[in-house]
Amino acid sequence: MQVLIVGGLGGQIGAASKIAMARGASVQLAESVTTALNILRAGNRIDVVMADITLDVAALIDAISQERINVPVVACGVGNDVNGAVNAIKAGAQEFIPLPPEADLIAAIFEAVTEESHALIHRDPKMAETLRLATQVAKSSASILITGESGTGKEIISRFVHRKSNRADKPFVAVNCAAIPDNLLESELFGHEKGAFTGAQARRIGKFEEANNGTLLLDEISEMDVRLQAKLLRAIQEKEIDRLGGKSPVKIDVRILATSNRNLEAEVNAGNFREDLYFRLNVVNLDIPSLRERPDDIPVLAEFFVKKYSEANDMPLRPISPLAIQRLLSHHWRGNVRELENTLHRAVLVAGPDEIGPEAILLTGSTASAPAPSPAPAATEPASPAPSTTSPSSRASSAYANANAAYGAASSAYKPSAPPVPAQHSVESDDTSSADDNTDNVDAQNTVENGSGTSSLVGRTVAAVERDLIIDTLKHCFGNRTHAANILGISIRTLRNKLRQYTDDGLAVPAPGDGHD
Ligand SMILES: Nc1ncnc2c1ncn2[C@@H]1O[C@H](COP(=O)(O)OP(=O)(O)OP(=O)(O)O)[C@@H](O)[C@H]1O
Repeated sequence: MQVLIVGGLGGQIGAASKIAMARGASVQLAESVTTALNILRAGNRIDVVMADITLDVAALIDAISQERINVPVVACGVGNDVNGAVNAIKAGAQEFIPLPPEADLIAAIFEAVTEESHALIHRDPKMAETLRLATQVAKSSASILITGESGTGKEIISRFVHRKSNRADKPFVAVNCAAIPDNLLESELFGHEKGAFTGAQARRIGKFEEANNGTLLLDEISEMDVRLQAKLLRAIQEKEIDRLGGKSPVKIDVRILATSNRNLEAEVNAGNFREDLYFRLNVVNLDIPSLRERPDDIPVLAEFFVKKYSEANDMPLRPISPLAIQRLLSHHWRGNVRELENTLHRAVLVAGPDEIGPEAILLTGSTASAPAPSPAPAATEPASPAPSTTSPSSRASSAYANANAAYGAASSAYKPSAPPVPAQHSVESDDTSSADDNTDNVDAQNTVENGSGTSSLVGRTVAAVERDLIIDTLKHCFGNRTHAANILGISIRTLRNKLRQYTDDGLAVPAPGDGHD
């Protein structure tokens, strides 16, 4: 981990660096916001910035966000400076570290701010097969096109490929081509020299150079405009890039992964995507099955997300009831794992104290009909899809119903200190765990259908309803953008854009920390 310390930290730089280094981090120092920005712009890979609150932390965070530098900032200040702490958090710092620094606190905060959980949970044989293929092709330097519906886990799988590759200890850099306007994407990818265009105040290293010797993920590549596609093709073919305003090309060694949730072949046929680039990217295709096609993953993912959001919201870990699992298994997951994740996040927040019951599973859209109770044969879960007379969905539900018998028993005697025994599943491995497959206690009759309850909204515009939902969710999360975006099922960038628009329209948008006691 690379830590950038900005400012003097009230004479505690030595102590803070020592703690960071004891955690295996390497530390760089910048005495001012300007120096810090230059270090970040130069493409140095920094995982977390620790900024002294006596400096202009707001200006630092503002510049980082304006220039789309993806790094979390934690503010540091003397412990009793409550105003300083509040101001830093309002400015967008993710956490506040009181000085003098305390080793455990720094360790926990580092973990929390840098841990974008990349655990890849799976148990379904179909997913195991996809990961087997991913592992097999990871070692080569071939470009991989990762396809699949929105929210299936394309980004998480590209990180998996990187980790399994020979470049695992080198940078992994991701660029979302859809999130960056066309005119900025070019400099984002290839970098620019000072003065290359109005506003280019300093040289900025692009993502290609940042990813040198490592892996560059071009997320949602289908959204890249055709002119830039030509420049990308040249970079891949020639293994060199030209910075905007640069005088000579720069050699690069980057493995390209690209994702798309559109059919790229159709985009080629429609003239929207260059065929030669398509062939360059599509040396190997990993097609990620939708969540509907891998129902055995639903219970283990649900359990994983419940644990994740219980911890994140500082709430006790509660078991998921068999009926709640039934409800999850009978839903048509159009938004795939992302929708499941948001559903479980909501469930953690609204469930009662003892268990996560079906009433806490608030689903949107259409719910598929519940699996009929079926006297399925007792079997152990196969290592690969086995011929079965039951539907995949009922097979998974029956397997989990049994696992949940333990939950059922545990729920009555539930104590936060004794978390439920998790169902067996794999985390980033091809383990083929087994679970007993009895179906006797599946009660499909009890699956709750979702009433849409939208009649009170008739007469209002979609934009107005969306705005109120966003603002209310933000209030509920005390202004925390990341939580709110998660619950709403939209990216943090989309949320920020919408909030900016509401502010421009004169609406009061809750600031981070608003409403918190
Ligand atoms: N197998 C998995 N285990 C744990 N979390 C997962 C898994 N698959 C997806 N997720 C989570 O679901 C969310 C969506 O995953 P991801 O962003 O990788 O999907 P995507 O296919 O790239 O989405 P999009 O098409 O919208 O770009 C993320 O929060 C991710 O962490």
